[in-house]
Amino acid sequence: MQVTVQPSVIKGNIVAPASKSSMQRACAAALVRKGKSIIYNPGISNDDKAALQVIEALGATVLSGSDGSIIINSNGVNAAGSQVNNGESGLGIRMFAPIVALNNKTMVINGEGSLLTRPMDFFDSIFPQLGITISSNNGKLPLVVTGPLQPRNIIIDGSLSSQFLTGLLMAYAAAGASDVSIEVINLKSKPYVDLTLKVMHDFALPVPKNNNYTSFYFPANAFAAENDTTITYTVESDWSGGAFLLVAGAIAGNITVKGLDPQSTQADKACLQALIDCKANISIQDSQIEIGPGKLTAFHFDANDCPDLFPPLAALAACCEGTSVIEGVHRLTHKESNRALTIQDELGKMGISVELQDNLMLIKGGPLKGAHTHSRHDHRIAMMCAVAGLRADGPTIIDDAQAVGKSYPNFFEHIQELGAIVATTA
Ligand SMILES: O=C(O)C1=C[C@@H](OP(=O)(O)O)[C@@H](O)[C@H](O)C1
Ligand SMILES: C=C(OP(=O)(O)O)C(=O)O
Repeated sequence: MQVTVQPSVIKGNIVAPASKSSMQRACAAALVRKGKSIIYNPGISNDDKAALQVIEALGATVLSGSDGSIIINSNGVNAAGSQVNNGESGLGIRMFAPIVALNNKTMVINGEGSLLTRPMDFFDSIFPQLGITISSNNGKLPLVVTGPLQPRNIIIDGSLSSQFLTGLLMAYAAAGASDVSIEVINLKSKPYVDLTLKVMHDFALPVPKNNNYTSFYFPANAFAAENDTTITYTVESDWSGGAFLLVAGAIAGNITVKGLDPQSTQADKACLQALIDCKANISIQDSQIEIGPGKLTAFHFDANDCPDLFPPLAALAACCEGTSVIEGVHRLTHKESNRALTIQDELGKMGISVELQDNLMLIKGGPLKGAHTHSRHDHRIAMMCAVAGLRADGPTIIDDAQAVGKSYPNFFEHIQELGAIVATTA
């Protein structure tokens, strides 16, 4: 799909989409607890759909409620077949692999697209320590695993991704971890672990004690209470997708974004600080954020723990006077694209200088040119080009724009509802 975004002034109200981080975790938690869970505001992204398919493959039943909710019944992990496919979701594979390994039969765990080239060698070193037999494709997918996972004291490296820890925490809880701890060295993306612990709490799973993100201790006999209570959970609105809407408001109009919870544990809530620092005109309320352009000036932002903010904040920086600095470039190498390079290339086509200095990205604000860009098969790069295109001097073409489906399938419709001039061709 090719999308053309014309320079536009936007206005009006929009509700942020459901968070795939919240939805996928809810699916995993609903699978590993025994009983009925009702999920409100369910996500519809490709990653969310993949998570629903995975939990069905692992024995849960998924029904649609008449009120738009999803009803999940589960008796714990009990795979009917021998394969699961996580689509293109990094969180999906890394969270579900240890959960799949709760089974004692041999399972093939696979994925698609960019996920096939993302590193999974973590499992090669950690799974054998937990009694799981594993073979991978030289540290990549597919994985072939035979469980069952036995929770043991382990030490893991958290510097590549928090997602491996998220999976282990869920799986340990499901396996009845007792007097056991997971020690973590150099954990990155810490707030994502807070979200994991919150979802575990909301689904009445045993929650380990977090010792300053260096160890997670499951006390003795902290089994999940087995009872007939139905859990209800409302998927949070997405600060990661919402950040693109907020930046669009800051550079191209006055809009109100609804649904984003300022108390959320989501990492990407931190975009508010960058928007305040660059002097966007912003009013943060409990249930909505009003935002419009100010005299935008360069900002300095640490994205080490919230790497998904690089693309929206790079578009923001392009519209600020001066050179903005975003820290955390090393966190970008293994996303859907090598995002430091794809941000540099695609904003470069639009006339913006993006310099990479070790862990720093320096973005020099300046006039944005309409250009022929490409998503690089990365949802956040497609959204970055579209948002930057609102302020360009001519049309911005985005090839492979359907990539947005990974996290925010309605993105182009939403900016159109706000008045952006958007044309789509198949
Ligand atoms: O747990 C999650 O929901 C996610 C964690 C982050 O990954 P890392 O922990 O690899 O930084 C983030 O980039 C990803 O989009 C979603
Ligand atoms: C990197 C991302 O997701 P994941 O790692 O779950 O594929 C993302 O959404 O930008």
